Amino acid sequence: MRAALLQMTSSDDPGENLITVKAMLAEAAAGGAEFVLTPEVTNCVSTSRRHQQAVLHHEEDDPTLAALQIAAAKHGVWLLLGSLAVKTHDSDGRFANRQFLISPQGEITARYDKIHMFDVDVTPEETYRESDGYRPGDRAVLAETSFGRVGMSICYDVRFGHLHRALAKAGADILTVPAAFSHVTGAAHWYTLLRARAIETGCYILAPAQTGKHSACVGGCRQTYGHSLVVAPWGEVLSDAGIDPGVSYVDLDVKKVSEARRRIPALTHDRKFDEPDGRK
Ligand SMILES: O=C(O)CNC(=O)[C@H](CS)NC(=O)CCC(=O)C(=O)O
Repeated sequence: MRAALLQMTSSDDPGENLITVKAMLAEAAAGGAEFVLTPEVTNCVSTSRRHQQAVLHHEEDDPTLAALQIAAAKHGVWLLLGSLAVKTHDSDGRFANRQFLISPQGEITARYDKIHMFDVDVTPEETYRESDGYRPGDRAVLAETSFGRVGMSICYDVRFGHLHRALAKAGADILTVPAAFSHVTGAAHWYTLLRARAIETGCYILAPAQTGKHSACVGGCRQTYGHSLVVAPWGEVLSDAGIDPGVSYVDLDVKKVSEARRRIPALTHDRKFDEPDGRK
């Protein structure tokens, strides 16, 4: 099974980003991909909630989602939208950071709202309060495809290994970790976290990423780490897209999942234990 990861530098203009994804998707399909994946917030990287209010939509009338359902069907590929920022019907006006799986018939077969919010001071100058703008999800999602089961996560979720363990124990063969990783934390942690999640779970990891300097950011330009990564179930890095936008390909063999788990059956070795003293 050939997968293609689309590495992007999304702007804060969903219309412009849609044109980019459609072109990359056509290229990936022509390159033989059956499964195409896009990064976190494919449709809009913005630091302004006011701007997001003006340009984002609810899922049911999001023009990016509708156009990409048609495009997936036209090319006959499975399409994982790493995430789209979409409006919710919550009274506090927060958005959802939502991942979609679209079938080769153009139907949405799964959706996942990012659970863990990046409320972090990376440096005194670089701070994030994702939960100000986004409503976190509270449900892990495993999706069926013709090539295996896909466990969904997004970006900062990668630091919460128990989520990926739960997905693997529920039957995931492939874990998705689309990202808009910060440049600083990416350089320090990106490879190690993704390889650890692969090794712990015996899953393939597919991590399409945002890269470079994103335009039109209020309060400083956002810079993301890039290096869209594919890791095999045994932990080898199969593909690293570097820092330029573009399409990278990898051929997956889902048999490698059971092979890795046969060699190290740690997923079946969980034991119950008492919490450490002092933490009831
Ligand atoms: O705000 C948006 O536009 C979309 N969301 C993101 O880009 C999110 C929250 S700011 N980024 C991350 O989770 C980076 C995690 C990270 O860098 C780490 O775990 O080190």
